[in-house]
Amino acid sequence: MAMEDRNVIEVRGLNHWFGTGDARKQALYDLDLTIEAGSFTVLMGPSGSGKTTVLTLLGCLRSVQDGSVRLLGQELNGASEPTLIALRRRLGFIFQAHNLHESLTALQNVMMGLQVHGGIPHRLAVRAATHALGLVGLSDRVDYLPANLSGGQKQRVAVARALIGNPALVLADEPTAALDADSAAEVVGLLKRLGSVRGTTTLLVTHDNRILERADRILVLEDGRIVSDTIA
Ligand SMILES: Nc1ncnc2c1ncn2[C@@H]1O[C@H](COP(=O)(O)OP(=O)(O)OP(=O)(O)O)[C@@H](O)[C@H]1O
Repeated sequence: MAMEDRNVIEVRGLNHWFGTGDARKQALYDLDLTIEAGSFTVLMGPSGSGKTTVLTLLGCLRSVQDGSVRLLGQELNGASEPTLIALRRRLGFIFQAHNLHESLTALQNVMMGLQVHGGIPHRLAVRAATHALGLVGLSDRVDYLPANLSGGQKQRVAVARALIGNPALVLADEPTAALDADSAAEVVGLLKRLGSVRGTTTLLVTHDNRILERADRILVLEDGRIVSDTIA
């Protein structure tokens, strides 16, 4: 396999700052990180250690200021907006707050995950969304509005929305924080299955012990530095 196929993420000498002038503060220091395709990696660390900053940089949601970030074989530092948009389409995002549209059904919410791809015929989008909801065990809830779903079910709809475009990389920020033990286990099980079946890579920020024990690798950030990197 070519290097870019095996390593979904290659970070070298990544620094990041917030603010300007006297308020300028360094959030990441000289980060190096390689993540292989199909792996399930957990990123941990105290509040303010830089976890969200890493996730948003890798997700092409903020610009790389200094250092190199190669994502799916493409350099993000200095990348053009069209390149970043094309890369974002290959990512799936899952956040703690599920961010579902309250006026749309589960099916319609999942179909929103295909919108960025554009031009997909409605009939195919419905079929793909129905399939994705089946994957997260919600085949019998496709026509429900979020208000009529439990917290765990809503988060599973968000997972289906993130997965519908068959992303190469899933970036998740505390996806199980609002879930009961069974739903959390289901979400983790699903992401791990996708890793082995489709080669989907997952990088997940969490403090949830239920997830840690199932991770392939655990990275710990402290004050903007990786202080521990454990492979299970
Ligand atoms: N938009 C911003 N403007 C200024 N400083 C910021 C901004 N975002 C983050 N920071 C600072 O950068 C550092 C890292 O923040 P980050 O949100 O990445 O940490 P985190 O590990 O995700 O924390 P938490 O677990 O609380 O979400 C912190 O010192 C934070 O105050």
